[in-house]
Amino acid sequence: MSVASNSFAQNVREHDDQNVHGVNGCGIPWNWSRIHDRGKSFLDLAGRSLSCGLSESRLRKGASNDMPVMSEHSSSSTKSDGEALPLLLDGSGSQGSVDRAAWFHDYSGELGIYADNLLKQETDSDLASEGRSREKVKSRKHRNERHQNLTQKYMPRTFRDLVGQNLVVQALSNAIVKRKVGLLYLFYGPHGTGKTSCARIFARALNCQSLEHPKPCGFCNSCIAENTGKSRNVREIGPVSNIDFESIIELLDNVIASSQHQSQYRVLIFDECDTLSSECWSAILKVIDRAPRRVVFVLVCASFDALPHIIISRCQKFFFPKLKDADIIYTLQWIATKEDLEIDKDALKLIASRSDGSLRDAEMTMEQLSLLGKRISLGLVQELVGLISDEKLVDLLDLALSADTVNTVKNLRDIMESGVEPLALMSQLATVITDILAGSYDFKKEGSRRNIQRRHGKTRQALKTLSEAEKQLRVSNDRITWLTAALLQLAPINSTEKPRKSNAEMPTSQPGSSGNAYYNAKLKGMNGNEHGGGGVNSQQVYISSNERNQISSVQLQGVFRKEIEEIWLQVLEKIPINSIKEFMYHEGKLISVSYGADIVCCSLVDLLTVLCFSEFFVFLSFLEKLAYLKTGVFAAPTVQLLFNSQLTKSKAEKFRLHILQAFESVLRSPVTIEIRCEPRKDVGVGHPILLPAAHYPSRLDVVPTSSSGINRREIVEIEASPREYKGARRMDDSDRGNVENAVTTSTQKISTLLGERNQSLSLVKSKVSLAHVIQQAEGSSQHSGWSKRKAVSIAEKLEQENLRLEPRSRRLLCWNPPKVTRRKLSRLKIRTRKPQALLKFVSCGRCLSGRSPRKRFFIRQVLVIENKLEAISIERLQLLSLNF
Ligand SMILES: Nc1ncnc2c1ncn2[C@@H]1O[C@H](COP(=O)(O)OP(=O)(O)OP(=O)(O)O)[C@@H](O)[C@H]1O
Ligand SMILES: [Zn+2]
Repeated sequence: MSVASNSFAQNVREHDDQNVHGVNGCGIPWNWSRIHDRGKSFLDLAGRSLSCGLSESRLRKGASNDMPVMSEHSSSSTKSDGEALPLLLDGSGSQGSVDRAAWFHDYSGELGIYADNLLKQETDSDLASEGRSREKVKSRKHRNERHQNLTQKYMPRTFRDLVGQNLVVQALSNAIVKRKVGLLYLFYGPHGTGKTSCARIFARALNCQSLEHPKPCGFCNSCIAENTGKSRNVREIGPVSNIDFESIIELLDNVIASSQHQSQYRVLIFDECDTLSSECWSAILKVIDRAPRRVVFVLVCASFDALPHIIISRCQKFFFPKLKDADIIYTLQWIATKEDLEIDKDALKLIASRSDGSLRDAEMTMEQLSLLGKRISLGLVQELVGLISDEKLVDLLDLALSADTVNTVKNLRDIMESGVEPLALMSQLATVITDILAGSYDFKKEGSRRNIQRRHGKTRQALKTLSEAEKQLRVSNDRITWLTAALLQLAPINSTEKPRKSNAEMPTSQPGSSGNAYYNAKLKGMNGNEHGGGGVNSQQVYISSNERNQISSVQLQGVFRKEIEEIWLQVLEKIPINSIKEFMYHEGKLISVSYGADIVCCSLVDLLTVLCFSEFFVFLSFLEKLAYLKTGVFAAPTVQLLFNSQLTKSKAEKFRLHILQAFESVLRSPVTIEIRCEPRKDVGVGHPILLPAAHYPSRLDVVPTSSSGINRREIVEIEASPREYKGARRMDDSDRGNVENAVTTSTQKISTLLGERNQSLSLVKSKVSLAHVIQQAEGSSQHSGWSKRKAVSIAEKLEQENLRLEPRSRRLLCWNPPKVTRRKLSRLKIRTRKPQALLKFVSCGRCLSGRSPRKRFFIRQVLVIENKLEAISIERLQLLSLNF
């Protein structure tokens, strides 16, 4: 353990052992008894208990607001004996002034209680005698009614006791030695760093009669008088914001009058001086100029922002920084030894790190812990401060890093249920990872079952992920979701899944490869692979351009296969007729469950996992927005069933109703079923896998904006050469017999155009959102900046891919128009200069009749798309696109 930086403090802590338990009553305060009475009642009323971990000053502040100081105090003060009256005011001899002066008494925190106790025991000069035995102190302690907490017991009494404030100590000690004492001092800085204690020590040092240094000595008459509360030289004004102008004037006048011919210093300590009213400040300002040489004002506050500049500029300002962890640890260890407590080093470290540089907070935590027994372990501290044990932490990290989604989520849920704060957990995780990275984590203590050690190399990325997530966590209302998301993202990319250098490489930001569609395709690839290829080249499933955007196949398989298979089994269970059940079991396969969009997922958490490979956090904020808008993106799942022949597929069509019901009962929501035939085996080889055209629109709908600047929620306008399109059409024509494949092939074509062409042939001219196209198609009069021609051109591109935007119902249609319709369309296109022409053009998709099987297929496709699109209305889309 590192050693406290204050060598003074170290020496003295050892040397002052006696002092602590008090031969000469070091620590016996120099406040007046009435102040202590007041302090006591404050404490009682404020309910401050020993088990309270809050810093005293915070409590003090709270209490001061609630409690009118004067009435309470003046009654007690009149009852107090003369000796207990504030000595500064005694001089005035006026009862009125005494009463008024009562305003200024503070309850002086630790000091107050301690002094109160001592005075109750009729403390006498005996206190100063060096021969006081420990036993005597102990027996006196037993008689005490009020327990003295650690901050009171171990409050600093000399400059040497002050921990970690060396500069201040040095400057103040020198001021005394060199007799260069100023009039106004300002002690400011974070709570619990020793400001008030230092002010008191300084006050005593000013009057210490010892000829030797350091002062205060604690032994001279003056020191003893201060310690026993018999001195009248030091006045402490607590955090009372309602002191009136007259009272403060009177107090100040008294101080000045009584110190005119005094050889001793009169010290006024204004604790929490930022609570003083402006009136008081002007009163102080008035007396400052005429204050005698031996009057010293010490202003104590956390920050001097609220103080009048005119005062600040006249002060010697001393900043009290937060204490270093090492100093806190040292002091705690010292106290533990004194208190016979056995405390783990790690526990000390944790207490220190949780105290945020406040020794008072650290001591209070220790006080609480000491009530739980003599042995203080790390686990005990963790429990007390609402953290999880290292063991649980490493377990969780291990699961997250091993991509065990289900158990990660379960584990996290358990932890959250135990009341741990997501932010605290996040920071604990970060600490563990940092320790692992720094090589300072002791794996041995966690046992040999840990895999985390082996994942050492992957923790760096994890730390980065966590730090990114932390930013989100701080501003999010749904911290648990973010934390879950972050944890699921920790799973490292398996080295075996490193991107292959392939011309099929497909960055997620690439147009047409929008994340979820790509993912969906990947999933299909995997499923297909599992069943003997399924016509998909599985190698390309895992190809991505950058590591962060990669998908771990292990992760995918872990998440989806399991979940999808589970769903499938449950659905089969729900099918009431055994023969159908068997048929489905043998011939069918559930390949995906999509929620609104083409995102294959079974729960929100899985959805998050799906997207973790790209712009994950963007997507999360998107989700948050959706939740905020109460949109139903996940409301209507679409399930895809795959059959390996047309025959089995059409047979399954007959059982559609049963299957649908089974799905609906398992997924507990209306479901759209797509029954598909396994795609041809040659399709897709050598190309990135994309969805059939039917999936194109919804893919465009919901994928969030990419951080790379390309908005993947947009329709991409393709500026293809006529030759390429011709090729595409030809291919469609040749595939006419197999409509489904034609759609697939056509999409392949598009994907080729979008993804495979090299950059010189870049086909992306501009991008436009779906909402935008529809807006255009509607011929919105208020719209400006986008020509009808362009809308037509985009609609045309869509047409080439069998897609139609249907503006009225705001649906996207997918169909393959007969030649007649196509001719009609081209005529309409020529007339698009007329405002409504495009609208008609786009709407004409509806004029398809459903008689021919081919048209029926398209209508079915249309229905599928409609179902998907219904999940997000265009208005919402527009809203969302505005929000992004
Ligand atoms: N620098 C320090 N050295 C030794 N003890 C300290 C120090 N700072 C705080 N303490 C412990 O905390 C208790 C409270 O300290 P003190 O009231 O002086 O802090 P403060 O900075 O004035 O806090 P606040 O601003 O909340 O009043 C002390 O009694 C002591 O036990
Ligand atoms: Zn002294």
